[in-house]
Amino acid sequence: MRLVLASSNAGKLAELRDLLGEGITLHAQSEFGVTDAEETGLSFIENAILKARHAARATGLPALGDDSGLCVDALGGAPGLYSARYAGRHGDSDANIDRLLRELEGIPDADRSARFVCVLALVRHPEDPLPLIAEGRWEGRILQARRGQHGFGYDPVFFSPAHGCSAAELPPDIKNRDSHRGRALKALRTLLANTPGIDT
Ligand SMILES: O=c1nc[nH]c2c1ncn2[C@H]1C[C@H](O)[C@@H](COP(=O)(O)OP(=O)(O)OP(=O)(O)O)O1
Ligand SMILES: [Mg+2]
Repeated sequence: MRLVLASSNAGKLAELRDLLGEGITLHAQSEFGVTDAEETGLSFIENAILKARHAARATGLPALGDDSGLCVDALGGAPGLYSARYAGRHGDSDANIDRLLRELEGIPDADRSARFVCVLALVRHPEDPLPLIAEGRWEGRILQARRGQHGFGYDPVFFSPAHGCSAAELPPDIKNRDSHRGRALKALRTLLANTPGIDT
């Protein structure tokens, strides 16, 4: 199956390529000159579907959208949908982390709970009335300072109690197994296996 990944995020592309593995040939939307869709949705699900439809329309291929973000309880779930542009410039992870640490200044570890959320939406064509939707969550808390070199985005400040380290301290294969994206993709694979007419 050929699939276009409706994302311009290199970190996601690398992880989804590793996770999808054999059976699916994943093309980055940039290979077709597809520019970013307007993320006007009010939920991760709406944005994931919107991105997938946009890429399917532009390429004529089935498309996979990933909308994901970091939801911090002490900030009422922010940055959430707006994680990529939290500090005002889209995709500037350093500035986003700096702002997050500023907003959480003085808040003790016990009150820094957070979770990563990833919603994947697969459409067979732009008007697909039944997109395959899969969600994954990863519970943790926000560190007081960055730790680790792996991964991307907010990984350096996301502490996973299940692993006893930050997401950026995890080797890629462990992160892919246990992360919100890994869990969402596992759920998507189950959906794909049970959906007639999609060959993977
Ligand atoms: O595993 C992750 N580890 C660290 N940070 C992460 C992760 N997964 C999402 N994130 C953060 C990055 C970005 O600040 C936001 C995603 O925003 P989101 O709009 O879904 O992606 P994006 O704009 O970077 O690329 P695109 O929309 O083209 O897929 O959440
Ligand atoms: Mg985005």
